[in-house]
Amino acid sequence: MELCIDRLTKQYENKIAVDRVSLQLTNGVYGLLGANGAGKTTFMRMLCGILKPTSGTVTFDGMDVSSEEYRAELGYLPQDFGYYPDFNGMDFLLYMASLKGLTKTEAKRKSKKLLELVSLSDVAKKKIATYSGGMKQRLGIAQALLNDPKIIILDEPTAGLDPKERVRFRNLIKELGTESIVLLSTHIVSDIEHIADTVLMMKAGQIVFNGSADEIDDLEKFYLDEFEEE
Ligand SMILES: Nc1ncnc2c1ncn2[C@@H]1O[C@H](COP(=O)(O)OP(=O)(O)OP(=O)(O)O)[C@@H](O)[C@H]1O
Repeated sequence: MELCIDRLTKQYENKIAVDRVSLQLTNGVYGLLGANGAGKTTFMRMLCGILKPTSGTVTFDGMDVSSEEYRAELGYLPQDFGYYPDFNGMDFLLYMASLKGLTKTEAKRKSKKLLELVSLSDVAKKKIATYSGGMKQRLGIAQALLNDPKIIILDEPTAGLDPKERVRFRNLIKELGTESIVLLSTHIVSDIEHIADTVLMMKAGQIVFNGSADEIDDLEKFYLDEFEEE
């Protein structure tokens, strides 16, 4: 199982947002760190097949990012995820499941299981409008997992989580990383230190560091040094 990113590039008019990124990702949790505007969202959207690269390719075990079969293996939580405030948590998941092509029985079974996994079972029948930021975020993570994805891409998933939820989230992500490729972006260094097996640092559209968090004594300092001149 390998996600192969080859010289992936995105240019917006005169701005190169992602600049010839090549990476091979296998099982595990990858933390993508970068300042605002470094190119993280652009990069992730290309990995999801939502944004067409200017050049370069993304393939998963030979399947191209634009193929249906690739989509079937993908779970994605965008940064600006649109929730339906009048839906309750359960109905929202059932709705997302139907969009992903799950059968009714399968959708019910899976939604129930995922609500348990993200500890939202007791509010499953409450309107999303009443959820806290962290609860919405957990619901977003649950919808990304409906199709048992092998590639899980989460754009700033820890935004809005309180300290308790952060710990719960870390445990969940760790578990997912044992069987899937999990790529999550953040600009909070401590999130990455505790969750990621591999740290990817992005700067001006390029991956400037790719290695284990353990390799660096003080990730926060390393990160700040890297970005100091910006
Ligand atoms: N549609 C667009 N048209 C033109 N420029 C864009 C567009 N989308 C992004 N950019 C530019 O590309 C660069 C990378 O943006 P991107 O959103 O990928 O960064 P990011 O690392 O995800 O930042 P953030 O954490 O703020 O989301 C930025 O300079 C941004 O202004």
